[in-house]
Amino acid sequence: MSRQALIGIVMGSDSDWPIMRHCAETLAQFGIPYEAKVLSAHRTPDAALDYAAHAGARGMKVLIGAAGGAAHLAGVLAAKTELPVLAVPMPSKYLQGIDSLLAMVQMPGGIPVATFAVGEAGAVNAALFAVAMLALNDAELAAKLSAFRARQREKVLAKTLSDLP
Ligand SMILES: Nc1c(C(=O)O)ncn1[C@@H]1O[C@H](COP(=O)(O)O)[C@@H](O)[C@H]1O
Repeated sequence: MSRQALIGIVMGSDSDWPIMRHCAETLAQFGIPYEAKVLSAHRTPDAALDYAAHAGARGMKVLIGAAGGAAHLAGVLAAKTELPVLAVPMPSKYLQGIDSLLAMVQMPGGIPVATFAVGEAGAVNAALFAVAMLALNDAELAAKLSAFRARQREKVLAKTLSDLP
């Protein structure tokens, strides 16, 4: 039996998956159970609202909303849940994700979403941020996060100290 998902990754379209799979892979790397769904504030509004309304009761701890263009999804999820909602703006075809970023970051006061960078770095960082939140109450996970940061530091230092070709 698979473990209860703690994180819900919600995408406006399956076309967001090539980027959001990096979010999923990062969570998997830390052994965090997650579920990934396509739901849209525009195309499936009732299902998106229903998902957010019941996520807490289902045992979820954090929702990660990813969308591009008129990226209302994360804000709409946040409107229906008190769980922390992280937002990842997808690069868009005509405006390179500036539209997605602004739609997510400019939430009205009272309904926060924490918005990350556009694209793959944002997808990975949203996962790492969720890990950091869960690690507040999980010493084993906190140790994994420290080990991850140490490995990253070592990798960069190895490049810093060696001459580039
Ligand atoms: N921004 C939203 C929402 C929403 O905010 O609810 N639903 C879909 N979309 C976005 O539309 C883009 C194009 O979608 P398609 O590739 O399916 O046409 C995607 O980046 C998706 O997140």
